[in-house]
Amino acid sequence: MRIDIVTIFPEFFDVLDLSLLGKARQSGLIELGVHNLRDHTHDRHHSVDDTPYGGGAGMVMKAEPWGAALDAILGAAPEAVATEAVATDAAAVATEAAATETPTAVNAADDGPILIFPSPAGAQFTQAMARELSLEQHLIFGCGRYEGIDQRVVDHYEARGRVRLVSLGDYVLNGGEVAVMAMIEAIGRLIPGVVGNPESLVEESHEDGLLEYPSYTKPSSWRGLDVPPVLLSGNHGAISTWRRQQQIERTERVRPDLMPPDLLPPANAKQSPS
Ligand SMILES: Nc1ccccc1-c1cnco1
Repeated sequence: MRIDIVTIFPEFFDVLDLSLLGKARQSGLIELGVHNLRDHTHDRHHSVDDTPYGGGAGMVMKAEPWGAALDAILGAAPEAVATEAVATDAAAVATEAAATETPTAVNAADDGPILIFPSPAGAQFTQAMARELSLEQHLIFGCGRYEGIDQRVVDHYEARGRVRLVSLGDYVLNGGEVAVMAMIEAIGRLIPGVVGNPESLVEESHEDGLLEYPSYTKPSSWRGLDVPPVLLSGNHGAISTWRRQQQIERTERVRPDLMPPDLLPPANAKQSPS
């Protein structure tokens, strides 16, 4: 898998040289390209943002640097390069681009890259989405900052191929970099060969739709707290049953929204006396 990241903080991703993902890169399982959005600006200040049309607080990331950066990764649509190289006024760019733009065939089929923008307005990132994305050949992550990226960037590339807005959760970050880091870890570890023992990928929270069971290791007693005896019994059937029950009880208690309908207690079930 190839992963490209566009960001104004490229050094943020130096950490991807470490640990499992570092090894995956050394072994060629994952190819990584990190691109500084400012390298695709042409003014003295390397500006990447400007004030929002319609007013309001904060700044919006400009479309031109994003178009130049993403075209450099995707393979430019010739007219897009010509338009941006000569026009200096945004209105002229918009008029000429609208007149001359023809969708490129870069991602016509579903086997082209997927362009992913972390966004609080995106679809919830889940283990199922991580699994789906781990099967792709090429992911491109665009890290927005400030009040977001000019909407025309999403619209322009949606006309060319697969674009996803993805949210890590209902909270506010200052930018997409932290979200991209989390997504790359969740996706990368599912790529065959990245995690040494694939068995360890199976019994994890969310893999089977339930939260994982509690885990214990030596010593068998610690500060007066003992390991559940069933785990010391050597009875693998009983252990498996206990673990499954722990998953169901933990999911029901902490994340009832994840409970599969067939595991929910019947609606009229009386609560057992505590
Ligand atoms: N708040 C944000 C700001 C910028 C880019 C992503 C996010 C985000 C992603 N998931 C939740 O928030």
